[in-house]
Amino acid sequence: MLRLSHLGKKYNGLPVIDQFDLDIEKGSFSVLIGPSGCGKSTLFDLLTGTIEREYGTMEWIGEAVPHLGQIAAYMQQKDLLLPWLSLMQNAMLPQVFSKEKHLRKNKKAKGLFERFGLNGFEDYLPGAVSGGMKQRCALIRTLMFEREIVLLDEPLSALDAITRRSLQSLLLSLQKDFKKTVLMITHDIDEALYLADTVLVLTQAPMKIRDRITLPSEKPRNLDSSEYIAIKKRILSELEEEMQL
Ligand SMILES: Nc1ncnc2c1ncn2[C@@H]1O[C@H](COP(=O)(O)OP(=O)(O)OP(=O)(O)O)[C@@H](O)[C@H]1O
Repeated sequence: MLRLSHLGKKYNGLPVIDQFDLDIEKGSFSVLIGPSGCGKSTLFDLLTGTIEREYGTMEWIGEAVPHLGQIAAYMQQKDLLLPWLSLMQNAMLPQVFSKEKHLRKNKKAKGLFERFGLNGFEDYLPGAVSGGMKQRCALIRTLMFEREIVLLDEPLSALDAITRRSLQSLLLSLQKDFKKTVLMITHDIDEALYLADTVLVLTQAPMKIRDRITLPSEKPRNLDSSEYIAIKKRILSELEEEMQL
C-alpha cells in the first residue's frame, strides 16, 4: 500500500496541501479529479521528490520513503520526447539508468512497440508522427522504467476524443497486464469512470479528499448505464460546489 500521512506544502506562506492523507492499494488504479489549481500537480511534485514537503510522511509497502523518485515512473501531459532521438531511442532512455542487459530491454521495447501499434515507426523522429503516437511512445518509455507505481498527470488531455479512447484502453492494460499501481490526474469525469478502481474527488486548496468513490470491478465499463450516469452527476455537482467556494 502507498500511504501518505499529513503531507503539507506551502507556497508564499499559503498552504496548497495541508495535512493531506491518502491510502492507495497496491495494484489499484486511482484517479484524482479536482478543481483547477487545487494542488494536484504539487502533490505529484511532492511524490516524485521534485519539491520537498514541509511535513508529513510517505510509506510504500510498510516502509517509510523520502519520496517515490526510485519507485514511481512519471508521465505528464506533454510527451517530453527528445526531438532529436527516434521513437525507439526515446523509449530506450530508461536503459541509460539501468544496469540490466541491453538485449532484454531491447526485446521488451520491441514487444511494447508492437503491442502499442507502433511497429514500423521505431526509427521515426517524434516530429514526424501524430500526437497519439508520441503519447504511446511516452507510455512505453514510462513502462520501460519498470517501476511499481505509475504517476500520470493528465497524460491524454491534449489528444482528440477517438485517439484518447484508444489510449485509455492501453492504460487499462497498464494495471491488468503489468500489475502497476496507477495514480492518475484528469479533468475528464468519463475518463475517470472508465479507468479507475477508485475516484478521489478533491477540494479547493488546501487540497483534501472530499469524496472517495469505489467503482464496480468490471472493466471495460458501459458509462451509459444508469449507475455510472448517477456517479457522474455526483462528481459533477461536487466539483461545481468546490468551484463556487
Ligand atoms: N512554484 C510555485 N510557486 C508559487 N505557487 C505555486 C507554484 N506551483 C504551484 N503554485 C500554486 O499552487 C496552487 C496549486 O497548483 P497546482 O499546479 O498544484 O494545481 P493543479 O490542481 O495541478 O492545477 P491544474 O488542474 O490547473 O493543473 C496554485 O494556486 C498555484 O498557483
